Amino acid sequence: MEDAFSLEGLEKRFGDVLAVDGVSVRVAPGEVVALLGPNGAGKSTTIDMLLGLTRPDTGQVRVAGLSAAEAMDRGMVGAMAQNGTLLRDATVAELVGLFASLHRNPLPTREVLKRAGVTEYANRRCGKLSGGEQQRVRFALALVGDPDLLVLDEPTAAMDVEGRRRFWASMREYTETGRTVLFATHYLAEAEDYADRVVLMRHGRVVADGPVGEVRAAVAGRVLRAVVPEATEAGLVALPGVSRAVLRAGHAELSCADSDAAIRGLLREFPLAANIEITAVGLEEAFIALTADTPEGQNTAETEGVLR
Ligand SMILES: Nc1ncnc2c1ncn2[C@@H]1O[C@H](COP(=O)(O)OP(=O)(O)OP(=O)(O)O)[C@@H](O)[C@H]1O
Repeated sequence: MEDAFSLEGLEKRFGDVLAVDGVSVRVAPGEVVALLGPNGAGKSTTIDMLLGLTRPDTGQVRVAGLSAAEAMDRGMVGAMAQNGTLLRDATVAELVGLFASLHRNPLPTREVLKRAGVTEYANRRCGKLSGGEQQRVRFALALVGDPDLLVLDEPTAAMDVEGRRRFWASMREYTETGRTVLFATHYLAEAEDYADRVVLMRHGRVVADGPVGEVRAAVAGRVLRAVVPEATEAGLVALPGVSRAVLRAGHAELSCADSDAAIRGLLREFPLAANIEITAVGLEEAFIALTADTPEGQNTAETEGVLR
């Protein structure tokens, strides 16, 4: 099957800053991919290259086998920028209609308003909308051409909790029809809840790429907590399956790649260990571990499939 889009060896430099440093990602039709990373990781620059707004110094972008510019030209890509300006004096319906007139095969305005969930303020002027409402209008504009690929840079940045919930409900309807979505976000919960796959960037590179659960699992597996009298951190970190140990006042917290081996080793070496508790690492912890500026962020890179 042809990729919905592919990025191959993308590099982009701004003066001294290597904003994107060899990004390669292939996405199949129907995938919903979250692009995660701390500020300055290179997410927006990558998205701009995918949309043909920025030209890569090296590397190639293909969208359904076409160049980014061709795909945009044919209305195959819907984009939602974080801060695109809306015409303040136009109503929402007028603005959608205006965008439709620029497309070869637009959806009917009424349908766009419905899909984006903005029908209720169709007759309000854009300048009178809240930040979150304006963001949903930008989403409507991205849907006008009924695109196969939607590219969203922090779509819910200005939305409150209810706005976000409604936005994602509209998105779900859209993705259920097999469309491909790439969205950048700082909200890890959004990646966990709505993406099939996460691509995690740091310093312009992809540091992890895979299903949400696998990325989470690859980082540290599980955390084991216990009260361990007479232990030392060195003694704990030497246990099988343990990658990191923190000990405070007899309370140990062990990051485990293999929690089964860790618990057996713990009880063997420290038979007085008590109150043992094992929890799965959340995506948030995985994110922090992978994007931290410490060697820890890279230490499992060779051993795990989703990490790079
Ligand atoms: N036009 C530009 N001129 C100079 N430097 C730029 C330009 N655009 C981006 N950069 C730099 O490139 C790096 C990557 O920026 P980018 O905006 O792609 O990151 P990001 O992951 O989207 O960050 P954020 O989460 O803060 O939006 C940053 O160091 C940024 O300062």
